[in-house]
Amino acid sequence: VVNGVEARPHSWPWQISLQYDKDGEWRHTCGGSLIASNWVMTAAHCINSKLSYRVFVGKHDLVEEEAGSQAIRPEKIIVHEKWNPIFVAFGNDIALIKLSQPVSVSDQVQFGCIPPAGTVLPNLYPCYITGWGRLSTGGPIADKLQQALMPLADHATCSQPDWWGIAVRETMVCAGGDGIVAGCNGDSGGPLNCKNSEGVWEVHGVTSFVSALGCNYEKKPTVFTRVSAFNDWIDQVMMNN
Ligand SMILES: C[C@H](NC(=O)[C@H](CCCC[NH3+])NC(=O)C(F)(F)F)C(=O)Nc1ccc(C(F)(F)F)cc1
Repeated sequence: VVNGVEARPHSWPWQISLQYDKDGEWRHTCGGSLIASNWVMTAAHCINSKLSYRVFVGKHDLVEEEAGSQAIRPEKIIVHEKWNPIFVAFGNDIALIKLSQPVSVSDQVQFGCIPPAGTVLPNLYPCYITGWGRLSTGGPIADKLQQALMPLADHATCSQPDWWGIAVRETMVCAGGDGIVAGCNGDSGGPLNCKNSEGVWEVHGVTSFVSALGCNYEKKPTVFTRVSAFNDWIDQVMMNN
């Protein structure tokens, strides 16, 4: 997250770190959201079938050992069947990770809520991106979980020619675009958190892409998979696996 702040530890208890084994070292590669005791939602572009992964729950500082955190291996990973790795703008950038053992909830580990199907929030609605992604374009990833307030840019705004144009679809959500605050590499797969009218936080987006010209690039908001466009897919996958 570029120009965010350190989150209060464990204040986004559904945020997970997806890590892969590189020559015996575990490396953070993406974020994700715990949505059930044995299911994590992340981005399809985070998954490389050649790599072995672990899901780390209950974390705040990636470089410290933290009581209450737990690393779990995936049992299986289901990538959306319509995900096309060639072109992230085709959408369907969503995947579900079934954990090899159920996670017990605690102060530090909670499930994120999926919004009702079809929920589309209005322009400038205040949401928060969270993640351990780069702190600046090309910069280092964060040790401690970051958060940033990112007002939504509705489809009418986000699809303007000098914004994302036709690269953004109705199955996506845009947030930010002020050239200051943005998601960045390593935030992929993590949640866009929006508080609903009852005051309950919901995971409204899965961090998908930013401009190749730079993470915080004016009129190139961070683009998220709109979770409320995939309720049926999520239900089907969780029922059938
Ligand atoms: C460097 C930048 N990386 C990204 O945006 C990657 C997703 C990359 C998927 C493809 N391998 N996502 C992130 O960095 C994230 F943290 F913001 F989610 C990028 O490639 N952006 C990008 C690429 C293509 C297109 C488009 F499809 F529209 F041509 C738009 C943005």
